[in-house]
Amino acid sequence: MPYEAVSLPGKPIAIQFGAGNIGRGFIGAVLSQAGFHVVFADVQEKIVNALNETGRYDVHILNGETQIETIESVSAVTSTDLKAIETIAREPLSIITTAVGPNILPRLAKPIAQIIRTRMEEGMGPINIVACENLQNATDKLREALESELNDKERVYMQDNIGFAICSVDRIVPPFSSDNILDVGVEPFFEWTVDSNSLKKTDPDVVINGMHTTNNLDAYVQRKLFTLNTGHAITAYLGFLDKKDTILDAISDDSIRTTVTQALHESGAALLAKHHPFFSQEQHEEYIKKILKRFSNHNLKDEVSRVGREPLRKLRQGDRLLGPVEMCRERNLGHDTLLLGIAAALLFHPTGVHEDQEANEMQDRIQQEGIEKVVSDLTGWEKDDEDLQKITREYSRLKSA
Ligand SMILES: NC(=O)c1ccc[n+]([C@@H]2O[C@H](COP(=O)([O-])OP(=O)(O)OC[C@H]3O[C@@H](n4cnc5c(N)ncnc54)[C@H](O)[C@@H]3O)[C@@H](O)[C@H]2O)c1
Ligand SMILES: O=P(O)(O)OC[C@@H](O)[C@@H](O)[C@H](O)[C@H](O)CO
Repeated sequence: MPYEAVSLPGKPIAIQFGAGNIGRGFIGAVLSQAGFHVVFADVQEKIVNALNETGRYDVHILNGETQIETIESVSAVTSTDLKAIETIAREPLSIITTAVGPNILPRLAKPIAQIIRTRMEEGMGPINIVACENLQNATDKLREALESELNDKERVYMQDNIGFAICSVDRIVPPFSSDNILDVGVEPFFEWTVDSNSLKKTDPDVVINGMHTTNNLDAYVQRKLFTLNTGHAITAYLGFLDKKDTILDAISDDSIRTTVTQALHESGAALLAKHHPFFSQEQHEEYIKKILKRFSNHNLKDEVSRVGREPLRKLRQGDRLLGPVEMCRERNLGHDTLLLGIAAALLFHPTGVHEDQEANEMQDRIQQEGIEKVVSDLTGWEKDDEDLQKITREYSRLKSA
């Protein structure tokens, strides 16, 4: 279906790449409630068509008495339809956000380069790009991918007119079953924190209430990724070994909860050592308690398979497992429970409807190369490294349990 320009006089436009859980459940909702017309750019035709047919959807806040927020003034395009993307680029666009997944993010370089190219040709002013992904410095990685899509003149225009702002995005949004494929179910908590140093003044310049800015973003990103996502991942991987289907079931198991809590104290010690006085010991204790409470939300059906998805991504250096381990190693801080979490991640292998391509690839590599080689490749550590040996011992223990 050819894209019809939204042409809503005076309404600023936001483009949200990724109309999935977080795209609809958090970022798109915040932008719509801030007064933008939100154009979702996705590749799922049924989602794109449904958004254009209805122009709205419901966000179910799952806190027992389920409140419903109706999100309006939305439409959609297929992100690979560069003609449609070009049409939107000519409208009063202020911000581009993404929530497609770190592995998909580089694929957005082509459509976003088209936006930059069109705006340059039209002599249009600055806009901001914020990649809302669970990946440190995601927006910088998007900018690197864009560099190779643009010529020198376009790169100069990008430098002067595009604000690339990294961010931390936090709201647990699992898949939601409803008669309406657009509806999403979300936890009450949400926190979207954006780097104030990188945002450019745009025209129109819209105040986005649900987005808060800081000049200390690194602390926010690492605190969230190395606490919530570290705990989430270890809960999922231990839950998988214990044949639990949901995060709630897993975190409700005393032994898993104790192990996850210990792991968060290990990552917390490193975060405090690096970022104090941004947050104190007491504040971090509270932060950990709140996260464990969020994992225990009886109203969310969050599957172990979602939270453990793409284990090779989660085992990358700088991500939620090796990131805190490296911070602990640099500071001679205890991290044995984090190493146990890594061993559990290496055993993640869902099958059937929850089959995970990266998990299959990881198991194949372990089968063919042996656990020591795989851990050495993932960590960059020598085979005689003490932590590598601990991981392989824990891996064998868990495997035979
Ligand atoms: N769901 C959460 O609880 C949550 C919370 C915070 C951050 N995140 C992060 O947000 C990002 C998205 O996660 P999600 O849970 O919403 O995933 P999701 O799978 O629900 O949504 C991803 C969307 O991207 C779309 N997509 C894929 N390729 C695309 C392309 N080339 N162009 C445009 N759209 C494309 C998919 O069709 C899908 O609708 C990830 O980085 C994730 O780590 C998720
Ligand atoms: O989205 P992922 O695959 O990086 O991680 C799975 C979950 O931990 C994640 O989606 C959380 O729900 C989210 O980060 C909460 O803010």
